[in-house]
Amino acid sequence: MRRYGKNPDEDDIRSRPNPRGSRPRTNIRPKHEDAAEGMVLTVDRGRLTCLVEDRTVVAMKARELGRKAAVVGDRVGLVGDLSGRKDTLARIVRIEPRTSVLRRTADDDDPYERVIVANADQLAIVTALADPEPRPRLIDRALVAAYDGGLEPLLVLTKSDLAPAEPLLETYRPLGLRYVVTRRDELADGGAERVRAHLEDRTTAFVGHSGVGKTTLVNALVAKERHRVTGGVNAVTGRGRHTTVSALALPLAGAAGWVVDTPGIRSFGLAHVDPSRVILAFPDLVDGTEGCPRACSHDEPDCALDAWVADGHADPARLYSLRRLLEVRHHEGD
Ligand SMILES: Nc1nc2c(ncn2[C@@H]2O[C@H](COP(=O)(O)OP(=O)(O)OP(=O)(O)O)[C@@H](O)[C@H]2O)c(=O)[nH]1
Ligand SMILES: [Zn+2]
Repeated sequence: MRRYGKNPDEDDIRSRPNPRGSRPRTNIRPKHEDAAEGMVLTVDRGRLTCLVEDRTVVAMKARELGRKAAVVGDRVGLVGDLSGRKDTLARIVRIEPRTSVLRRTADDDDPYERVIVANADQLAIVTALADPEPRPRLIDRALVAAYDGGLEPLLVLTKSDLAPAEPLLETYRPLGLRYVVTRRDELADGGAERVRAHLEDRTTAFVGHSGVGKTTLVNALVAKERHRVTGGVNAVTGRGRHTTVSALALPLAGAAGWVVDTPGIRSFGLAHVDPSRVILAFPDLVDGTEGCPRACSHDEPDCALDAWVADGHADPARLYSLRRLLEVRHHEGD
């Protein structure tokens, strides 16, 4: 696994597998026991917009946090001016341990591996059934990122007025994914409700290639004043999409839950992915890896999974799907 490319600014659940373990606790925590709890809604050039109770508070990271970055979805502790009034600035003094991380590997445009969203329960992978054509490799990459980061995937297939969902669903059947099929002209007429049913009481990060109808969908799920125009203006900062690289957390309308809109992620770099984490999403195959060589990629000749499946312990289609997912790690830029 590649670690050297890691942004020193980032921290994550994997770099401290045992939070109460050998790492000495800092003495920061007691000092800020009275810090208010908040959630990061969006980040723009070092300014973090946080929800504190029902107020929107702009904050900066306190220097004492060092290089650790807070990202959208982070639960944080804040001190200072929490009034939320214009031109006030609070300080983030604590970042709570994350339950999940949606991350992206460094690419040509950005040399750092980044956490895009923290603490999301779910990754909604938005794919148009046509216009633009579905790109299964991109879906596979998003699935790997979800499994690696501890998010449950949800396949959202849009533009069903243009093409049937069945062929694509067939490809993903062995993975047993939850999915929902939508079309723009039905969103106001029960379609949004069907999507909402999958989002209730959860935090869902939405990813999708440009043009798939993600904005159309997100707008149908959040309150009108939060709407983004197609083509993209950040509802909190009011700036266009090209000036912000941050995700944006929006409250789900009509139910509890958060929709986290992510900026056009063109591809998921997956160089950071650890196969042993991906396989956790395949509980039926996990036992079969006992006979694997150390640090098995599960995609090599000595992998014990072939014999395990040949012996009838699991469905060959499941192993095939796992291998297809592991394989996309080697096709960067798809
Ligand atoms: N036929 C059809 N068109 C749709 C549907 N949903 C959205 N569209 C259209 O597809 C185009 C792209 O939709 P957007 O919602 O802007 O897509 P996006 O994924 O946010 O794309 P970017 O804004 O480029 O990131 C728009 O012209 C929409 O009106 C649908 O269900 N069916
Ligand atoms: Zn193996």
